[in-house]
Amino acid sequence: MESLRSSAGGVAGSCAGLRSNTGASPSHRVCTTPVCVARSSSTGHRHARRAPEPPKAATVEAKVDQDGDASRGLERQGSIRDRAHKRAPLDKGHLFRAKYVPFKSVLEGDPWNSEESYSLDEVVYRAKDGGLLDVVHDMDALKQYGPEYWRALFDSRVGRTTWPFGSGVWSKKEWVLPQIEDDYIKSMFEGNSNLFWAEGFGRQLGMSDMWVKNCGISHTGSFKDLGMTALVSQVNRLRSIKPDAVQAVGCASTGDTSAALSAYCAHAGIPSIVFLPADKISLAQLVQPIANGALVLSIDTDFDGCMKLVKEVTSVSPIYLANSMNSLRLEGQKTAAIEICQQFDWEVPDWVIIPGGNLGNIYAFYKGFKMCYDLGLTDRMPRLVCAQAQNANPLYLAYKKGWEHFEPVKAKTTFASAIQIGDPVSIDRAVLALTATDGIVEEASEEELMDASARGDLTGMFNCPHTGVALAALIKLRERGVIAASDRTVVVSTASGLKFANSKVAYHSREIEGMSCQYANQPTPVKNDIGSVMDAITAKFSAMK
Ligand SMILES: Cc1ncc(COP(=O)(O)O)c(C=O)c1O
Ligand SMILES: N[C@@H](CCOP(=O)(O)O)C(=O)O
Repeated sequence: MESLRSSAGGVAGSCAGLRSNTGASPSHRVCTTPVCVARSSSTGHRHARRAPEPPKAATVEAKVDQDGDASRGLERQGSIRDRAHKRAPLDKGHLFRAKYVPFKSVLEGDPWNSEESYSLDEVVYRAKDGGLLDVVHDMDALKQYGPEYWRALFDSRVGRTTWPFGSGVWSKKEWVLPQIEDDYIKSMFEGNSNLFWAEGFGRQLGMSDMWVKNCGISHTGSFKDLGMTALVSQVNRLRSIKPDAVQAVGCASTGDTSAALSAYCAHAGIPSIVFLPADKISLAQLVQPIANGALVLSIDTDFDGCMKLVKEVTSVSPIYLANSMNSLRLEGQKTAAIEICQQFDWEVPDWVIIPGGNLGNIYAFYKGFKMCYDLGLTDRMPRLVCAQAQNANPLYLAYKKGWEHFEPVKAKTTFASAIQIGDPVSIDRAVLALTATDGIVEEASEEELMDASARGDLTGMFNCPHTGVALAALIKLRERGVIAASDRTVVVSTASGLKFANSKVAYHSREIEGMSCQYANQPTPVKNDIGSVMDAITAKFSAMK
């Protein structure tokens, strides 16, 4: 707790009464940065001296309202950012803290007290021994506030436009990048993505509780926006406090990271450079960074080759690395898992199936679920499934060997082009996520993933081939009886099907060699007369004769 007190600074001072006089359990305390939601309803004064009852969602919501614009006569005075600035003056000190530590120390336990650590204001991607880094939070500080508090606070922020909490990522700011001032945040109100009951698809598999988390319904059409708002916001801060440290931001990409990076950089006015494997990403993905004004490098190699190049370039120049090797990204991405718990009223699903490529996201989901569990918002962890395309399956091969040995592969062409990755950067993170959750890795052939995707569409989705990989994994695990009929299962849909229209066209045109395309649905050419139109309709729906 010492760390909490010493770091609390101005906020602790301003809320001293609340802290020292409560005698209540930590869950009774309701003050946090940057918006202090503690306010006496009887006196109207902020920072009430008596601890209130543990906040219920509605109570906290009302108090946030009181702290909001309406009660302060700030309507229409400036932007929502201006109003947030008036509401929550900057540099009050921070209750909550995060820093980089070697990922190795996460494996060893007690990472917060790791001997090696770095401020998030440093430009650093690797530990001294060359291993991955991880962002860790001062969990003792967060534990000062009980689960009721966090649930109520997060629930109170959903569906609002209050800066920056209207974003699904920044609504969890205290758990993401707690120290960043709101003024540096570059957000397009990402997250809060829909989680829907996939009734029809589930029914086909005899399941009554099957769900799809639609992370692709997002600003640039993939889950990458969640990580990119965190990373670009921190870069925005770095460029302000260390003007020469970052001149541009770069990433290697199979199409979605580049789209998110270029959009968020354009939004922030920061130059971006994307390293793309030539002819290996969809046209819809390619046009995104072009439209956002990025320097688009179309390189005669595959994703793994691009990744190697961007690592070299970012190690010798003031170009900041935006791939998920940079653990900042995962802090944003983990909020999708927190959202799933929140959307189920803080109940944890039995299974969560996630398509995996560079393997940052499976670890991000693990982190989100783990934080909810460690802070008492949920009572267990889900079992995670990582789904890989058979043509790019290094994780699957390692899993099959009992995690004895990991060998990168040369990834072959797959319709799930965004996960055509043979040497995933986050392999160690993925192994932790899976072993700690009694997880499973499953693979899908090209035919399995395209058929599963088409089946999903036939129940109302318009999903991408990577979601097809996850749906195919679910089908296989159901067939083998690993996932039971009554298990609550979430398939994470990682991108919009609209980005991958080319693969759908190929499937429905039955143009794919060696694939029967059993769910193909082709357009019917019809002459411009009522008789031909009726013939076509009755041919399809004979009952209408
Ligand atoms: C659409 C899509 N799905 C899944 C993934 C896999 O995520 P990760 O690389 O974090 O494993 C990616 C990117 O790799 C992606 O773009
Ligand atoms: N699918 C990704 C591949 C790179 O992953 P990252 O999460 O490490 O950036 C992409 O769209 O580029």
